[in-house]
Amino acid sequence: MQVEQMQSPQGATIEGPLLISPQAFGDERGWFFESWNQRRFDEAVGEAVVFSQDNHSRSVQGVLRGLHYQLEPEPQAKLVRASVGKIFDVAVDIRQGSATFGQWVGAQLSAENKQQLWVPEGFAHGFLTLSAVAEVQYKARGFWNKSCERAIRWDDASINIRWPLDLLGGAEVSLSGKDAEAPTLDQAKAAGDVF
Ligand SMILES: Cc1cn([C@H]2C[C@H](O)[C@@H](COP(=O)(O)OP(=O)(O)O[C@H]3O[C@H](C)C(=O)[C@H](O)[C@H]3O)O2)c(=O)[nH]c1=O
Repeated sequence: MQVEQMQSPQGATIEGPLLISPQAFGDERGWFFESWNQRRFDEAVGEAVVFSQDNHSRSVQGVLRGLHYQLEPEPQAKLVRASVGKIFDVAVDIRQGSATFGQWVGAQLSAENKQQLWVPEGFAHGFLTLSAVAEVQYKARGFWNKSCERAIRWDDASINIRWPLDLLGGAEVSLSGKDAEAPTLDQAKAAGDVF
């Protein structure tokens, strides 16, 4: 299992998120890999992570889910992978004390590359569906709590996420009503809705 820290487009290493590349074992039957191993994962993250729920969503090409996060008392961390298709997965640092506040990291996660993104608490998370269909499976530390849920708009110019829209094959970006009306990071900060 390879574990890498990630850099923002500004060239800063963002403390927290990790890009994890599990080892897959292929043979004439197909392949096998451990998508999560408590001992190896906790060693990589440097703490004992107790997950609360497994989530699984299916999206068609162009669907963008995010940028989502939960505030105290039920913040969430997520370990994200695509089990079908391909997504561009993003984590945005929304910790006010962080030197990289408002900066982001992103990676293409796919059923083929089997890579995973660890998104700690204090980060907004979202993904763009690049393949015709993608299924995203992710473990969450912290239970879903609607009253703690917040969102930041995907195209906030102050964050300037370089979503690979050119890879959508002409498909339009498709958002939920909630995401279409999400506030900017500045508005969230003014409302005290950041970490
Ligand atoms: C997140 C969640 C949702 N739900 C219910 C609530 C709605 O009736 C339905 C769809 O919820 P929503 O539209 O918020 O789903 P997504 O837009 O995929 O939200 C997720 O998208 C981004 C990528 C995230 O990182 C979060 O896990 C989460 O916010 O599932 C549940 O029952 N449990 C849950 O944990």
